[in-house]
Amino acid sequence: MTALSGKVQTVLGLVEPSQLGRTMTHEHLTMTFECCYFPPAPGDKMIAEAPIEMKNLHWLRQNPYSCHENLLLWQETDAVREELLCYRRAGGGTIVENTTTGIARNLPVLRQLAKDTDVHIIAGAGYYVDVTHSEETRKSTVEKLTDIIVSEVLHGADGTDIRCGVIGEIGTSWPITESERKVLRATAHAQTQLGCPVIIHPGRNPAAPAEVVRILQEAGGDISKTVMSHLDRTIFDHGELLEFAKMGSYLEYDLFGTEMLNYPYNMEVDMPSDSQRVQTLAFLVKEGYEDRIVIAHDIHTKNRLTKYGGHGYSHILKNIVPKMLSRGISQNQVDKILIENPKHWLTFK
Ligand SMILES: CCC(=O)NCCS(=O)(=O)O
Repeated sequence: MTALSGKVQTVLGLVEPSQLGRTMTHEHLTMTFECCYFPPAPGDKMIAEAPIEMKNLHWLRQNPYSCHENLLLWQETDAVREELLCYRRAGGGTIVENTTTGIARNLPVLRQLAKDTDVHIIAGAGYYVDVTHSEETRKSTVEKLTDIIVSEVLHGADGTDIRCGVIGEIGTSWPITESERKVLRATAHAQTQLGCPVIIHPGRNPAAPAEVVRILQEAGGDISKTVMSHLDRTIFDHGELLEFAKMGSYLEYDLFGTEMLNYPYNMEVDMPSDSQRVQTLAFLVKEGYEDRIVIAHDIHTKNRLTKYGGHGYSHILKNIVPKMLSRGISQNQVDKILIENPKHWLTFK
């Protein structure tokens, strides 16, 4: 038991879990994704370097990581504020902001957005993938990393008094690097001390989620309080998905709104459509996992914002929920996925 037990920690302080309402468990409001820039095909250099405008939007949707400007979500705080107000009007209550060290977490901006919009915002502690680790992070011991993560939750992060309410997204690559393994062990140790929620970004391989869970388990982590993100681009085979689900983490489908033909980080992946994501949710519900599913959009580039012709933070509430209902997922099950499961995950033990 700690002073946080039974509460949820937002950037504006502790709240009762019942206050959260509908929750997107994996979004970004301000960050940079420059670490994952993917050079355009030689013939696309001109369009990649041109200012973002209407006639480029289709190309951008298909090649979001090949346009440097598109990766700078931190430049769009005014647009994000407007979108959060829309999200609130659409019935949204809470957003878990998954930006961690390495991709320009900005806690003062998150606090201001929460004040301006009345949306509960929960910030993430810890570290993104290896390519963003500093030399200092690489050299740190597990104990030192644990202390830093614990302090980000108990006292505040990045020199502020703004406290994180989850650990993650903790970034991992495939194969998982030594530095990432250390961060995972530190995550598990911090979670043991704090009884807090954890969220993981797995590498882009079907074996990655289970390998992360094994590392967390060996270090004493609480898998029942851990979300495995990005399953929509990671595990495709239903048998493998059920095997992974048995390990006990929350199962997150968080790329709603992303439809692209060629996924540049792993060309073997056929990125599913939103309809296929809903089919997978219906399958998991049928298999008895309605208490373990959470969903989101993982907005991390400009083209996903409505300002750039994207779907925005309200797409799930406005478009995906009706689709879920029309595909046999009941209102009660939708409420579990959007309200009850996030609430249980986010409440400190
Ligand atoms: C920081 C945002 C993020 O990691 N999003 C996941 C992108 S992908 O790995 O699913 O392509």
